[in-house]
Amino acid sequence: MRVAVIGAGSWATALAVLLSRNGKEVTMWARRQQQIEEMLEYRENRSYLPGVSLPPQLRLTADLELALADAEAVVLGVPSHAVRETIKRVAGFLKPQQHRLIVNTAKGLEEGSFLRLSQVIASELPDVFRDKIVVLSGPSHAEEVGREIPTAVVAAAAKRETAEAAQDLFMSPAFRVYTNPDVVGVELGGALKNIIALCTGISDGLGFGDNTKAALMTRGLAEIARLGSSLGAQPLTFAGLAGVGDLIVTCTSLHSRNRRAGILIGQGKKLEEALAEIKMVVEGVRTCKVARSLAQNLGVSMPITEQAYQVLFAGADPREGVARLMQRGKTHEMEEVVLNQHW
Ligand SMILES: NC(=O)C1=CN([C@@H]2O[C@H](COP(=O)(O)OP(=O)(O)OC[C@H]3O[C@@H](n4cnc5c(N)ncnc54)[C@H](OP(=O)(O)O)[C@@H]3O)[C@@H](O)[C@H]2O)C=CC1
Ligand SMILES: O=C(CO)COP(=O)(O)O
Repeated sequence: MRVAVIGAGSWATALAVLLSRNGKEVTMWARRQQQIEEMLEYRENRSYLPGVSLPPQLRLTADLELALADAEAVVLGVPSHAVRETIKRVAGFLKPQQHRLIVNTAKGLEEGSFLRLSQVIASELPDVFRDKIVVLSGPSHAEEVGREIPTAVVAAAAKRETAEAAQDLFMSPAFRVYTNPDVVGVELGGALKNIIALCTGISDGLGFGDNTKAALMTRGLAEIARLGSSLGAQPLTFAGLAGVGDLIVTCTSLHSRNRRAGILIGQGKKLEEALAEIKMVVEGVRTCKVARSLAQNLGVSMPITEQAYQVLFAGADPREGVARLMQRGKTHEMEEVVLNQHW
């Protein structure tokens, strides 16, 4: 299968390298010609994925039409805020008979519309492409995928054959792909865990310990599942790779851009300073704002997300945020379950 990978950041590059090693004919598109020239010169994406060689057969271009001209699968690897403008441009070159798979790999929610990214993509494409949209998510840092470190992820699509086509495309000895019909859950798990990763980073930056991290991850998963279920996700999905799996990797890895940004904030840096230092996209920041509004609109309790919002956008002291979480009104761990039982 011929593949166009749209975007040339760390994740797009790792996936282009993976697909290329899988024997696919891959063309990777970057929006800047200068970046293409750098990658052609060094056969490496030094800005976003240093130390990973680009296979000689991987084609590189800044010409979007050329990238899509003979592709059958399109893999979108741009950040969430760029998904709508990018798919709009891509749409102009798509042909229903030729382009059989549209894979989104970004993790986030659209500001303003509250849409999941597969919904954003669907809204910009003719109906004939609806069944071809797949979401690839799960615990998968580009730095490790680029080095063929064993990784397992999920491909979710409304139609089983579509998810299986993505599974066939990406599967390799070091990259195991499971299918899942729960597009809502897989997408929300991937987007919302970034907020919690920022929080565990803040906790580490403040000098708190493993107990704090475990508490944030567990209670974070509870609020992810609460919002997710209210939006139609299957609760079990949050126990899978796109839920707890991705939460674990992002909250504990030093590869995580979200966790690293959180550490800097916990150490006293302002949000803008932390983002400037990380250089790559820190999706949890935008997602925090969107998720907080969404939760408020739906009447869903997300106390960790609320405190993250206060720290990131309202100038709250991170230490006070932790204190407010610790001293909230008393509650039960499984409130949804207990409310429906005599106990
Ligand atoms: N990195 C990872 O390990 C993983 C990331 N993801 C997800 O993948 C998505 C991309 O993340 P990641 O690769 O880390 O990001 P990076 O910060 O590494 O790269 C961002 C890339 O997107 C490009 N870009 C930025 N804005 C636009 C735009 N408006 N139009 C087109 N291209 C644009 C940048 O180009 P330029 O250099 O010109 O600014 C750059 O090539 C995120 O949603 C992330 O959550 C998912 C799994 C793993
Ligand atoms: O989603 C990811 C790993 O699965 C990447 O997380 P970061 O953006 O925090 O690096």
